[in-house]
Amino acid sequence: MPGTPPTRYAYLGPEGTFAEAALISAVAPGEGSRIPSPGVPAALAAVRSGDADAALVPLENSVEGSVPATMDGLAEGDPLLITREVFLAPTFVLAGRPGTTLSAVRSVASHPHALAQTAGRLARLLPGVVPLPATSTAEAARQVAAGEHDAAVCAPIAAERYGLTALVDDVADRSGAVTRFVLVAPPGPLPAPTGNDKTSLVAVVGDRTGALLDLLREFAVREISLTRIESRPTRERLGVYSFSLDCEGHAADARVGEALAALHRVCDELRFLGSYPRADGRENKPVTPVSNDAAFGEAAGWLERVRAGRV
Ligand SMILES: O=C(O)C(=O)Cc1ccccc1
Repeated sequence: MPGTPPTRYAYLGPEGTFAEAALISAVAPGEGSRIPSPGVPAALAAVRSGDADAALVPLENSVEGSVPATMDGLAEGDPLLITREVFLAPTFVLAGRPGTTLSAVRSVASHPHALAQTAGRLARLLPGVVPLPATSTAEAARQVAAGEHDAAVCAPIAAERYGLTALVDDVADRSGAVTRFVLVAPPGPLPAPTGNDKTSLVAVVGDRTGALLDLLREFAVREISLTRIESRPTRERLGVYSFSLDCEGHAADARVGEALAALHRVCDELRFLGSYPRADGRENKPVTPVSNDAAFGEAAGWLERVRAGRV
């Protein structure tokens, strides 16, 4: 639209991360500008401060599970909303400065999720070398180029970007691992329902017997399927946890809206993290006629008549 400034997308940087690749796959070049952030907290902070309009950050991985910095960064601080999910199957190379040989590598660095997905191969290729965590795979590549480490586990494009050469191609322990990224934005209108959406929440339940069952029941009785649930420490004290979960459906769907309202009553704290199109290539489970929007609408109309004495 003429006059509309381009959307500024922050992402886990520097240039050459998988987060950047995911952003490129989701947002066509020319649709906005890309701003590398030095970490997930910085990318989220850029959105909260208004320095960026949205941020693309990794949320979870099929091998290593969730990315704590993202889970906690969304659960705490000023509210943000997930507006998209993006999936990427990363390819990892072990890269070093030109001229480095495998036998000369004494240190290797990468993002903890990349190290986890290559741990077996690294142990065999580099026995005795303790892998070091970096804020991202591309940051590890940049550090190798700067002479801080001998090798990095990174994307082929990051090796190229930082002038490294691949010592070993495809160092993943297992093929087919997928990382799920999310695009987060400041609170605003939700993406329109598509009929195949997901909703994300963080819930803190009370310290009483059956509290988690009470939470789960609100989904089950409305035929809402969960696609992820995990507990995270609230960092208050040992033993107090929040539940981070994704369910099928959109807040605009009657059954999901009713479940959200019920959870608001049942939970000690409830944070809505967004409703957005499902992008994992799977279809939400069909619901029986008693749980669809028409049934909820008809029931609400009936209750209105009852309350008006029009029985
Ligand atoms: O560090 C990166 O490049 C990221 O985008 C995070 C990450 C790390 C490992 C696998 C997938 C995503």
